[in-house]
Amino acid sequence: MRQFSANLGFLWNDLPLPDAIHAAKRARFDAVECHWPYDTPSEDVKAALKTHGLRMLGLNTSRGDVSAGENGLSALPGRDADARAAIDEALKYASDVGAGAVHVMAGFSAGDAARSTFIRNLDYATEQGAKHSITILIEPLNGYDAPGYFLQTTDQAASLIREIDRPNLKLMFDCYHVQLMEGDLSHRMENLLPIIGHIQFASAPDRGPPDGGEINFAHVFDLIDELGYDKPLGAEYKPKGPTDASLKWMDRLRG
Ligand SMILES: O=C(O)C(=O)[C@@H](O)CO
Ligand SMILES: [Mg+2]
Repeated sequence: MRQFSANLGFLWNDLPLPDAIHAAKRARFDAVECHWPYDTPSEDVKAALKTHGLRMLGLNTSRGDVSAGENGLSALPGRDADARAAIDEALKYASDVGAGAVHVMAGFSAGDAARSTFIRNLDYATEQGAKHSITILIEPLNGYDAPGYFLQTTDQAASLIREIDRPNLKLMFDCYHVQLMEGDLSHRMENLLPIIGHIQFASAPDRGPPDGGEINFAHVFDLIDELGYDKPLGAEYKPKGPTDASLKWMDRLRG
């Protein structure tokens, strides 16, 4: 049976993180993942995961100064010290709660200097991550929601992953972002499978539950099964109301 992970950055994000973990368990999710858990002590998250028998799959590095419009630090030239502090913080939190992956956020940037900065910081992240058996993920974000974000396409991510060539550096394949930027989900998933570390989903273009819109998730999830990918799929959509009322897709898409 297909497994699903609740992304608590969007699902039950009105609840304190330990309560959101409980809600995910009640709703029969198999795992959870989050965005930026740093305001919640890691011991509280660890205790909630243990109580409810769930794994935390991954979390993100800090965006930086959100009030100044930052959305990640690792591809910002001249900000290596801040980027590395964010990587250290994320790896420590992930290691404390037993999460297997950290998404290193690139930030708003462009050009050769941004690329070489990102490579340098990803080298650092993968080296440090390997000490804790943590996978480093990079995720292309779409240019509608995050205009000017450094990493926008899977082609760009694949080229970085091949160049850096570390076994614990993988692609976060978010079907929603990929559909908006590149389309051709089936071929891309098939071709990129060896470097995919985590898959997320939401309808496109509205980022709602996977019930309609441009993507036929019954087909996409069947393909994922056929490819032999059997890790939990990350539900990272914005419920249009209470999360509990947005979950009809689960039985239909369980497989
Ligand atoms: O927006 C997404 O998609 C994510 O997965 C976040 O973790 C990054 O903003
Ligand atoms: Mg995502």
